[in-house]
Amino acid sequence: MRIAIPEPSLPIISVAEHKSVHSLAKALYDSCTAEGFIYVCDHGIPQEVIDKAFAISAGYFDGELEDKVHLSVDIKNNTGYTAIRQESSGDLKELFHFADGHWRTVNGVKQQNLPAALEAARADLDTFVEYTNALAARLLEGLAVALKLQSDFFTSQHTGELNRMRMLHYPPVPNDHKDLDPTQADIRAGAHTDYGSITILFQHLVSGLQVRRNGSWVDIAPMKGCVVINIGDALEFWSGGLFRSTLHRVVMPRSQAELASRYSIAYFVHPDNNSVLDAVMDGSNGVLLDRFIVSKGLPPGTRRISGGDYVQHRLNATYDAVKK
Ligand SMILES: O=C(O)CCC(=O)C(=O)O
Ligand SMILES: [Fe+2]
Repeated sequence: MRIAIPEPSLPIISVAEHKSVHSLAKALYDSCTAEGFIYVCDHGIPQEVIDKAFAISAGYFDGELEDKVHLSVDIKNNTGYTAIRQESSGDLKELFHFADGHWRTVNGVKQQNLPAALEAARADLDTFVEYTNALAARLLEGLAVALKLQSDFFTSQHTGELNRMRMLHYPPVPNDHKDLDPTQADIRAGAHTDYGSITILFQHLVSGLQVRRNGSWVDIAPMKGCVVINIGDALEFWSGGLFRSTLHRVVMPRSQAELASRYSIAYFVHPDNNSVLDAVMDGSNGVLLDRFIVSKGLPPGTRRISGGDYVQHRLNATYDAVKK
């Protein structure tokens, strides 16, 4: 009997297989121009480092309520705790943003204060961030070469100062979905694109992530040994629209297994404060820049956007409801 093995829903790239940056660039080019979503395996982040990060995250979210919420989101620094439905999208998720501690100290800024559950695990979180930054650097080099740029074009403008590790918890949903607010549409994470350059996404066990493809939603199940990489809006712009930043979401449970808590970790690779977002591949004489500015709600007529201003602008939009 032949057993049908389901096709993976995304292309798979093994980083270790590509010894040279040119070979990696070639592999990245097709997926990034098509949809910008890829499973990446043999990525160099040890499984025990990932398992540890998930254990820390579960310990934090399941811990004492007071410890969990007392360092609430700091929109300016993009750090801290965001509660369920706190974002303007009303998502049924809670999250904690952890900044790369290396940068926070090097720049003379005091390290990010952490809740006790995370403070106790600071060294392990730093290790996770270090490995993930190393993967980000390899991918950014590959992406620069794929665009026929110098291999350090992106890494020199993504030193990690605005990168954030986002620990996510989607709380369990009751079988009848009854305790949910009937006045609001329920979604674990509403359809969105990521605003940074690339996102490195670690999914734990529970599925629910979907990506928009040809007018339908396609499931991107957790795959052991793989992370999901996706292109964000900043890199779509930088590449003159060549690389694609695609809509994705996390749906409400469709099975018994999905009713459980869902944990994931998204690592957002953001352009540096002083980088300048510039459509390097753009042959459109500014038309693309204008379209980007309008679509992201930036002041019309903006001619130069620094990475710092851009990230802040997107953050303000995300937390609009909080400020009002
Ligand atoms: O939890 C997930 O799988 C996706 C999270 C996500 O898309 C995000 O936080 O931007
Ligand atoms: Fe996302």
